[in-house]
Amino acid sequence: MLSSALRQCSQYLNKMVPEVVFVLGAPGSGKGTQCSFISKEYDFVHLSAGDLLREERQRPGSEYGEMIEEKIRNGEIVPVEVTCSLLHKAMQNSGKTRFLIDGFPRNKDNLDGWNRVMSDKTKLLFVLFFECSPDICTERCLGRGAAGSGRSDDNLESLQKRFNTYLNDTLPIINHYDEQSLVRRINAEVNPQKVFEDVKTAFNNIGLKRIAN
Ligand SMILES: Nc1ncnc2c1ncn2[C@@H]1O[C@H](COP(=O)(O)OP(=O)(O)O)[C@@H](O)[C@H]1O
Ligand SMILES: O=c1ccn([C@@H]2O[C@H](COP(=O)(O)OP(=O)(O)O)[C@@H](O)[C@H]2O)c(=O)[nH]1
Repeated sequence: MLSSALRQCSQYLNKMVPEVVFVLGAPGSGKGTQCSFISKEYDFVHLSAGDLLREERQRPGSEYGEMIEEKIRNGEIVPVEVTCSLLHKAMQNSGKTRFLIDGFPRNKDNLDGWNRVMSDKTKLLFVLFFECSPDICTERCLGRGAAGSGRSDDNLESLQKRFNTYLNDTLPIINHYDEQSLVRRINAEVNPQKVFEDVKTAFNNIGLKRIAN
Protein backbone atom coordinates (compact mmCIF):
# COMPACT_ATOMS: atom_id res chain seq x y z
CA MET A 1 0.00 0.00 0.00
CA LEU A 2 2.65 2.44 1.18
CA SER A 3 5.14 1.37 -1.49
CA SER A 4 2.55 1.85 -4.21
CA ALA A 5 1.77 5.32 -2.88
CA LEU A 6 5.48 6.12 -2.80
CA ARG A 7 5.90 4.85 -6.35
CA GLN A 8 3.04 7.06 -7.52
CA CYS A 9 4.53 10.01 -5.71
CA SER A 10 7.95 9.41 -7.26
CA GLN A 11 6.38 9.02 -10.72
CA TYR A 12 4.59 12.32 -10.18
CA LEU A 13 7.80 14.07 -9.09
CA ASN A 14 9.65 12.62 -12.08
CA LYS A 15 7.05 14.13 -14.33
CA MET A 16 7.80 17.54 -12.82
CA VAL A 17 11.47 17.42 -13.87
CA PRO A 18 11.77 19.68 -16.90
CA GLU A 19 12.65 17.76 -20.05
CA VAL A 20 15.05 19.26 -22.51
CA VAL A 21 16.00 18.68 -26.15
CA PHE A 22 19.13 20.53 -27.31
CA VAL A 23 18.98 21.63 -30.95
CA LEU A 24 22.36 22.05 -32.61
CA GLY A 25 23.76 22.51 -36.11
CA ALA A 26 25.72 25.07 -38.11
CA PRO A 27 24.45 28.64 -38.50
CA GLY A 28 21.65 28.50 -41.06
CA SER A 29 21.13 24.74 -40.83
CA GLY A 30 17.46 25.36 -39.98
CA LYS A 31 17.34 25.05 -36.20
CA GLY A 32 14.89 27.91 -35.69
CA THR A 33 12.66 26.84 -38.58
CA GLN A 34 12.36 23.29 -37.29
CA CYS A 35 11.88 24.38 -33.66
CA SER A 36 8.92 26.44 -34.72
CA PHE A 37 7.40 23.38 -36.47
CA ILE A 38 8.09 21.17 -33.45
CA SER A 39 6.59 23.56 -30.91
CA LYS A 40 3.38 23.67 -32.96
CA GLU A 41 3.01 19.89 -33.09
CA TYR A 42 4.46 18.81 -29.77
CA ASP A 43 4.09 20.28 -26.32
CA PHE A 44 7.53 21.94 -26.21
CA VAL A 45 8.46 25.55 -25.54
CA HIS A 46 10.99 26.87 -28.06
CA LEU A 47 13.82 28.77 -26.38
CA SER A 48 16.41 30.14 -28.79
CA ALA A 49 19.58 31.05 -26.89
CA GLY A 50 20.48 33.47 -29.71
CA ASP A 51 17.06 35.19 -29.53
CA LEU A 52 17.30 35.51 -25.74
CA LEU A 53 20.75 37.08 -26.10
CA ARG A 54 19.50 39.48 -28.81
CA GLU A 55 16.60 40.49 -26.52
CA GLU A 56 18.97 41.03 -23.61
CA ARG A 57 21.20 43.14 -25.90
CA GLN A 58 18.20 45.40 -26.61
CA ARG A 59 16.98 45.60 -23.02
CA PRO A 60 17.40 49.15 -21.74
CA GLY A 61 19.87 49.20 -18.86
CA SER A 62 21.35 45.77 -19.60
CA GLU A 63 24.93 45.61 -18.37
CA TYR A 64 25.69 42.99 -21.02
CA GLY A 65 24.32 44.71 -24.15
CA GLU A 66 27.62 45.85 -25.64
CA MET A 67 29.46 42.64 -24.81
CA ILE A 68 26.67 40.55 -26.40
CA GLU A 69 26.69 42.66 -29.58
CA GLU A 70 30.46 42.36 -29.92
CA LYS A 71 30.39 38.58 -29.41
CA ILE A 72 27.54 38.10 -31.88
CA ARG A 73 29.15 40.22 -34.59
CA ASN A 74 32.41 38.33 -34.18
CA GLY A 75 30.75 34.92 -34.09
CA GLU A 76 32.07 34.31 -30.59
CA ILE A 77 30.21 32.68 -27.71
CA VAL A 78 28.83 34.73 -24.82
CA PRO A 79 29.95 33.52 -21.34
CA VAL A 80 27.66 30.80 -20.04
CA GLU A 81 26.64 32.67 -16.87
CA VAL A 82 24.73 35.15 -19.03
CA THR A 83 23.16 32.63 -21.43
CA CYS A 84 22.31 30.04 -18.80
CA SER A 85 20.63 32.57 -16.55
CA LEU A 86 18.50 33.84 -19.49
CA LEU A 87 17.54 30.24 -20.32
CA HIS A 88 16.78 29.42 -16.69
CA LYS A 89 14.56 32.51 -16.30
CA ALA A 90 12.71 31.79 -19.54
CA MET A 91 12.10 28.18 -18.44
CA GLN A 92 10.74 29.30 -15.08
CA ASN A 93 8.58 32.06 -16.56
CA SER A 94 7.02 29.70 -19.10
CA GLY A 95 5.36 27.58 -16.42
CA LYS A 96 5.92 24.58 -18.74
CA THR A 97 8.07 21.48 -18.42
CA ARG A 98 9.29 20.61 -21.93
CA PHE A 99 11.84 22.75 -23.72
CA LEU A 100 13.61 22.90 -27.06
CA ILE A 101 16.86 24.68 -26.34
CA ASP A 102 17.96 26.01 -29.72
CA GLY A 103 21.62 26.87 -30.37
CA PHE A 104 23.00 25.84 -26.97
CA PRO A 105 25.38 24.43 -25.65
CA ARG A 106 27.86 25.72 -28.25
CA ASN A 107 31.21 25.25 -26.52
CA LYS A 108 32.87 23.70 -23.47
CA ASP A 109 32.18 26.75 -21.30
CA ASN A 110 28.44 26.37 -22.17
CA LEU A 111 28.49 22.64 -21.49
CA ASP A 112 30.33 22.96 -18.16
CA GLY A 113 28.09 25.84 -17.06
CA TRP A 114 24.92 23.92 -17.89
CA ASN A 115 26.22 20.83 -16.09
CA ARG A 116 27.11 22.90 -13.03
CA VAL A 117 23.74 24.58 -12.66
CA MET A 118 21.03 22.88 -14.72
CA SER A 119 21.77 19.28 -15.57
CA ASP A 120 20.65 17.86 -12.22
CA LYS A 121 17.44 19.93 -12.36
CA THR A 122 16.50 18.75 -15.87
CA LYS A 123 16.40 15.61 -17.97
CA LEU A 124 18.11 15.74 -21.37
CA LEU A 125 15.99 13.63 -23.75
CA PHE A 126 18.26 13.87 -26.81
CA VAL A 127 20.22 16.25 -29.02
CA LEU A 128 18.86 17.06 -32.46
CA PHE A 129 21.73 17.67 -34.86
CA PHE A 130 20.98 19.29 -38.19
CA GLU A 131 23.63 18.31 -40.71
CA CYS A 132 24.08 20.77 -43.55
CA SER A 133 27.08 21.78 -45.68
CA PRO A 134 28.79 25.12 -45.05
CA ASP A 135 27.97 26.26 -48.61
CA ILE A 136 24.23 25.67 -48.19
CA CYS A 137 24.24 27.21 -44.70
CA THR A 138 26.10 30.29 -45.93
CA GLU A 139 23.65 30.74 -48.79
CA ARG A 140 20.71 30.45 -46.35
CA CYS A 141 22.16 32.95 -43.85
CA LEU A 142 22.94 35.44 -46.61
CA GLY A 143 19.39 34.91 -47.92
CA ARG A 144 18.03 35.52 -44.41
CA GLY A 145 20.08 38.74 -44.22
CA ALA A 146 18.91 39.89 -47.67
CA ALA A 147 15.31 39.16 -46.67
CA GLY A 148 15.71 41.66 -43.80
CA SER A 149 16.61 39.58 -40.73
CA GLY A 150 18.22 42.74 -39.35
CA ARG A 151 20.89 40.53 -37.79
CA SER A 152 24.34 42.09 -37.49
CA ASP A 153 25.94 38.68 -38.17
CA ASP A 154 24.19 37.58 -41.40
CA ASN A 155 27.08 38.87 -43.55
CA LEU A 156 30.07 37.08 -45.08
CA GLU A 157 32.65 38.44 -42.65
CA SER A 158 30.72 37.39 -39.52
CA LEU A 159 29.69 34.11 -41.14
CA GLN A 160 33.30 33.02 -41.65
CA LYS A 161 33.92 33.59 -37.94
CA ARG A 162 30.70 31.83 -36.95
CA PHE A 163 31.71 28.78 -38.98
CA ASN A 164 35.16 28.70 -37.38
CA THR A 165 33.54 28.75 -33.95
CA TYR A 166 31.10 26.05 -35.01
CA LEU A 167 33.85 23.74 -36.31
CA ASN A 168 36.32 24.32 -33.46
CA ASP A 169 34.00 24.68 -30.48
CA THR A 170 30.52 23.29 -31.20
CA LEU A 171 31.32 20.08 -33.09
CA PRO A 172 33.27 18.71 -30.07
CA ILE A 173 30.15 19.23 -27.95
CA ILE A 174 28.04 17.29 -30.46
CA ASN A 175 30.68 14.54 -30.41
CA HIS A 176 30.56 14.51 -26.61
CA TYR A 177 26.80 13.80 -26.69
CA ASP A 178 27.25 11.34 -29.56
CA GLU A 179 29.49 9.26 -27.31
CA GLN A 180 26.51 9.00 -24.95
CA SER A 181 24.25 7.95 -27.87
CA LEU A 182 22.13 11.05 -27.35
CA VAL A 183 22.52 12.56 -30.83
CA ARG A 184 19.77 12.26 -33.45
CA ARG A 185 21.30 13.22 -36.82
CA ILE A 186 18.99 14.86 -39.29
CA ASN A 187 19.73 15.59 -42.96
CA ALA A 188 18.98 19.31 -43.08
CA GLU A 189 19.82 19.84 -46.76
CA VAL A 190 16.37 18.90 -48.04
CA ASN A 191 13.26 21.07 -47.96
CA PRO A 192 11.86 22.07 -44.54
CA GLN A 193 8.89 19.65 -44.68
CA LYS A 194 11.18 16.71 -45.48
CA VAL A 195 13.52 17.71 -42.67
CA PHE A 196 10.53 17.80 -40.33
CA GLU A 197 9.54 14.23 -41.28
CA ASP A 198 12.87 13.01 -39.83
CA VAL A 199 12.51 15.29 -36.84
CA LYS A 200 9.10 13.80 -36.04
CA THR A 201 10.61 10.31 -36.11
CA ALA A 202 13.08 11.35 -33.39
CA PHE A 203 10.22 12.59 -31.18
CA ASN A 204 7.86 9.71 -31.94
CA ASN A 205 10.60 7.15 -31.23
CA ILE A 206 10.71 8.10 -27.58
CA GLY A 207 6.96 8.03 -27.32
CA LEU A 208 6.29 11.77 -27.37
CA LYS A 209 2.73 12.37 -28.47
CA ARG A 210 1.67 15.09 -30.90
CA ILE A 211 -0.72 17.75 -29.61
CA ALA A 212 -4.25 16.76 -30.59
CA ASN A 213 -5.80 19.33 -32.97
N1 LIG B 1 15.33 23.04 -45.15
C1 LIG B 1 15.50 24.29 -45.61
N2 LIG B 1 15.66 24.54 -46.92
C2 LIG B 1 15.85 25.79 -47.38
N3 LIG B 1 15.88 26.90 -46.61
C3 LIG B 1 15.72 26.72 -45.28
C4 LIG B 1 15.52 25.43 -44.71
N4 LIG B 1 15.39 25.56 -43.37
C5 LIG B 1 15.50 26.88 -43.11
N5 LIG B 1 15.69 27.58 -44.26
C6 LIG B 1 15.90 29.04 -44.38
O1 LIG B 1 17.28 29.26 -44.08
C7 LIG B 1 17.46 30.39 -43.24
C8 LIG B 1 18.10 29.93 -41.92
O2 LIG B 1 17.15 29.09 -41.23
P1 LIG B 1 17.03 29.14 -39.65
O3 LIG B 1 15.95 28.21 -39.27
O4 LIG B 1 16.93 30.56 -39.19
O5 LIG B 1 18.46 28.53 -39.24
P2 LIG B 1 19.31 28.55 -37.88
O6 LIG B 1 18.34 28.78 -36.76
O7 LIG B 1 19.96 27.20 -37.82
O8 LIG B 1 20.31 29.65 -38.04
C9 LIG B 1 16.08 31.02 -43.06
O9 LIG B 1 15.95 32.05 -44.01
C10 LIG B 1 15.12 29.86 -43.36
O10 LIG B 1 13.91 30.31 -43.90
O1 LIG C 1 24.25 29.84 -26.59
C1 LIG C 1 24.53 30.75 -27.38
C2 LIG C 1 23.77 30.98 -28.56
C3 LIG C 1 24.15 32.00 -29.39
N1 LIG C 1 25.20 32.80 -29.09
C4 LIG C 1 25.59 33.93 -29.96
O2 LIG C 1 24.53 34.25 -30.84
C5 LIG C 1 24.96 34.10 -32.19
C6 LIG C 1 23.78 33.69 -33.06
O3 LIG C 1 23.28 32.44 -32.65
P1 LIG C 1 21.91 31.86 -33.20
O4 LIG C 1 21.74 30.51 -32.58
O5 LIG C 1 20.84 32.86 -33.00
O6 LIG C 1 22.11 31.76 -34.76
P2 LIG C 1 22.91 30.77 -35.74
O7 LIG C 1 24.35 31.22 -35.70
O8 LIG C 1 22.78 29.39 -35.29
O9 LIG C 1 22.28 31.06 -37.05
C7 LIG C 1 26.11 33.12 -32.13
O10 LIG C 1 26.99 33.23 -33.23
C8 LIG C 1 26.80 33.57 -30.83
O11 LIG C 1 27.54 34.74 -31.01
C9 LIG C 1 25.95 32.58 -27.95
O12 LIG C 1 26.91 33.28 -27.66
N2 LIG C 1 25.57 31.56 -27.12
